[in-house]
Amino acid sequence: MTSAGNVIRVTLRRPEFTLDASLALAPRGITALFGASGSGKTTLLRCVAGLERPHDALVRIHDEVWQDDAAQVFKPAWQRPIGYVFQEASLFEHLDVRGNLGYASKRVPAGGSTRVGIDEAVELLGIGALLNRRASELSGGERQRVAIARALASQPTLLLLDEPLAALDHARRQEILPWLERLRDELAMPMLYVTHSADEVARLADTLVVLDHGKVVAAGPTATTLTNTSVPITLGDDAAALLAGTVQERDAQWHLVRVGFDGGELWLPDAGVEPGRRARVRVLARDVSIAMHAAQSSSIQNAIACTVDSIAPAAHASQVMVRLRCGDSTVLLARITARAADALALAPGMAVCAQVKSAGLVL
Ligand SMILES: Nc1ncnc2c1ncn2[C@@H]1O[C@H](COP(=O)(O)OP(=O)(O)OP(=O)(O)O)[C@@H](O)[C@H]1O
Repeated sequence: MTSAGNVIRVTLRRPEFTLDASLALAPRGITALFGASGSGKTTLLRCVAGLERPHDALVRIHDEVWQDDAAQVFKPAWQRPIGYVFQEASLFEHLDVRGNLGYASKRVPAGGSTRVGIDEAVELLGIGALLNRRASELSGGERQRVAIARALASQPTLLLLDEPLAALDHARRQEILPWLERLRDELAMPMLYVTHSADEVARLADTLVVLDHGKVVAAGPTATTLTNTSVPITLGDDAAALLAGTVQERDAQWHLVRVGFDGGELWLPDAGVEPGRRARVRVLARDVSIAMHAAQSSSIQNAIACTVDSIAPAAHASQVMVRLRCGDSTVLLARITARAADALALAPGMAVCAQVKSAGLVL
């Protein structure tokens, strides 16, 4: 056996697809699995759940070995303490919410840990007022909250979420995101979260794992992985940096808040977040331009002193992705034309000014 912790190492071969992925999960928090359609995200989740039989695997969660081919160990799906949440909540329509939760708690394996009781699951997902409603009387967002609570009521040691918001419209997604944030912050349990949405990654993920053709091409803290310009998926239209900061002050007259972070500060639209709160700020690469000096009179009021770290090709040949370093730990991306980079003679190490046209709080 290797060192302690949550380890997932899976090799599965299909005629035209091979999944060969290895990741370590922190004891808590959300690890997002991101990648193009067909890159193997769902297959990886199904292998972890024991619903697929990989050719070679080591799956160890919460120091319990679920599969270890070297030692000929394979636990079937029903013996794995997993909560699985799908795109569409498959609730028992003839039962009320309480009945659905009760059914899940009966599935707890004998001797299983009592990590999250039904009451706690109800509280964590805010579904106390829905307990007597039939599943057929719930909105899409409510159904997903019940599905997540039901997954927790089976007292898993790992929560698998396969595009849990993909079937919901924008408003329902916004309604459910704060509950997922709450789970991330309060549950002492790892969560593997498959998504196609860069928004969800920015808002929810502590760790980002990028899959491409069945292989892990990047993995690490979300902010670091998002600004890794050698990973093609991060270079598309949604390419963005994620800044960790703290709300410093609110400007009531102009409806703005000032967020400070290592290396600078930004004024952003006020989203009702109180000063002192930690905040994630997402800055799209297409909203950042580069000047040699801070402009004296410009409509762009957010200007940050940076150093050019690297210049990489972007998705289109006319553009480049410039990685900028501000402070010790903050990285910004700027997507500019290759011609502008040439005209400014940009090169690693140069001191420049990043002008941020717009940015948004994601927390
Ligand atoms: N049951 C199956 N039998 C054979 N091949 C499959 C099966 N399920 C998926 N595949 C293939 O395995 C590869 C990985 O599929 P998978 O569903 O894991 O990708 P994904 O990243 O989850 O995609 P999506 O984002 O579209 O859900 C694809 O080439 C797919 O066609």
